[in-house]
Amino acid sequence: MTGTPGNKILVKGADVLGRGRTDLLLADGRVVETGSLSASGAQVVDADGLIALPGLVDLHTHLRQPGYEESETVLSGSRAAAKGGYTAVCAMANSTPVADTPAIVEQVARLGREAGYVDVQPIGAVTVGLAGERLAAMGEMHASDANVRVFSDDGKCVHDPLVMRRALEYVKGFGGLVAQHAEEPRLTDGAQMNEGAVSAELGMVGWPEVAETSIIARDVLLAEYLGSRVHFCHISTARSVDIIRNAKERGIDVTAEVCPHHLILTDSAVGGYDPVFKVNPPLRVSEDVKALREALAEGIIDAVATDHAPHSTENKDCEWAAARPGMLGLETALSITVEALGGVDDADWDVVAERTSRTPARIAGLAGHGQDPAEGAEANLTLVDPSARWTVRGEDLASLSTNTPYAGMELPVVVQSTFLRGTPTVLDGKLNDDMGEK
Ligand SMILES: NC(=O)N[C@@H](CC(=O)O)C(=O)O
Ligand SMILES: [Zn+2]
Ligand SMILES: [Zn+2]
Repeated sequence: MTGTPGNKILVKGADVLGRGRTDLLLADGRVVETGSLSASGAQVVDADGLIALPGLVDLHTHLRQPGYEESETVLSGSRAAAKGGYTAVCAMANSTPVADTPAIVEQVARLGREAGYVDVQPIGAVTVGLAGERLAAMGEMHASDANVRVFSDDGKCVHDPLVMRRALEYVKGFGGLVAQHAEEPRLTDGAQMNEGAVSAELGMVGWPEVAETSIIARDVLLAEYLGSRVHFCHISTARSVDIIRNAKERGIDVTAEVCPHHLILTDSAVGGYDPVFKVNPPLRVSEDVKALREALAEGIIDAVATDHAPHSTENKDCEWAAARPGMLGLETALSITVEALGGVDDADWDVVAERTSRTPARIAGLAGHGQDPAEGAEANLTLVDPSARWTVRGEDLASLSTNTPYAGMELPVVVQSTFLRGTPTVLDGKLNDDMGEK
């Protein structure tokens, strides 16, 4: 495969963010020239009809290593990310052992470099073992080679307000960020799905929206009181949007992400009892979907994050109550985002780039990512075909797991090629098998 350092690539005739066609010369990890260029020794990649976007950045990926390598590994998850158009992912801390020490975050970062498909930025745990009691060694993880800047107990909520206060105060000292999984555990005991008409009909224990909003409201107030910043993972309700809108109007330093599945699916999908639709927070109702879409378009929601949550067949192909929550997301996120923002005809590529790349890169502090393909920028970009459509099949995905909720769905936008610092990780829809540290 091509694209080894030193190789030059000429991307021919890409439409950069829908603003117009240009050639892009990639060399030494950067976009070195744009305009109407001749090949002169460079490998030519035909981008006729393709949109060039800054490489996608995921704030919320479960790579499952260490501990759950039958579901995903840093390598398999990195390959799935590249196929989805990503050049960087933030790896959540709920591995086994938990990423709550420098040794684990450095291991994840190293596995990411060895895989070589995307930049893997580890997220550190807020509390030891995600137990919610004692603060983890956040300062040490920050000072380590993994340079952790985002901390999260994701999978669990930092529910004790004093622990949350201490965490927000502590990371402020070095510009860190706490990403909260907003779920008041006392309100979700035994919960299986969204609390509402469908859960009543199915006789399932519900996860009321107030379990999410009560924590968001509390943490907004804590952030305001402490002058800290806070980020909310996977917000899922219209009321959450209201609170975040209000917080932003008041100048409080909050950011929020939404997952693709909450932009397109509702709790009516649960009726068939297929655990592929089981996720935390749960699929909500159409009014929530509508509010989340509008808030994403408007920018009240800052970013799309996948919450890519691979699970083995053993943990997913079972009865609803026994199944683990979570669904795949990396390879379908861009398509669903475009669909949620109005489909390819109406989607504004600038908004797509802002929510899937520039803003998440800024939130995670990933310099080099989230830059539009322009002269001087690091060559982290993806080429997508806006007029092609594809049908999702679990077994076609690069992920080790197959728990996609979109199986059989036809989606818009096909990722053609992805470049990480000028090297194609995906070319013409095929993964480059020659990546990684040798
Ligand atoms: N979203 C999920 O349903 N599951 C996530 C944990 C989480 O994001 O809360 C997982 O790790 O599987
Ligand atoms: Zn979560
Ligand atoms: Zn998660």
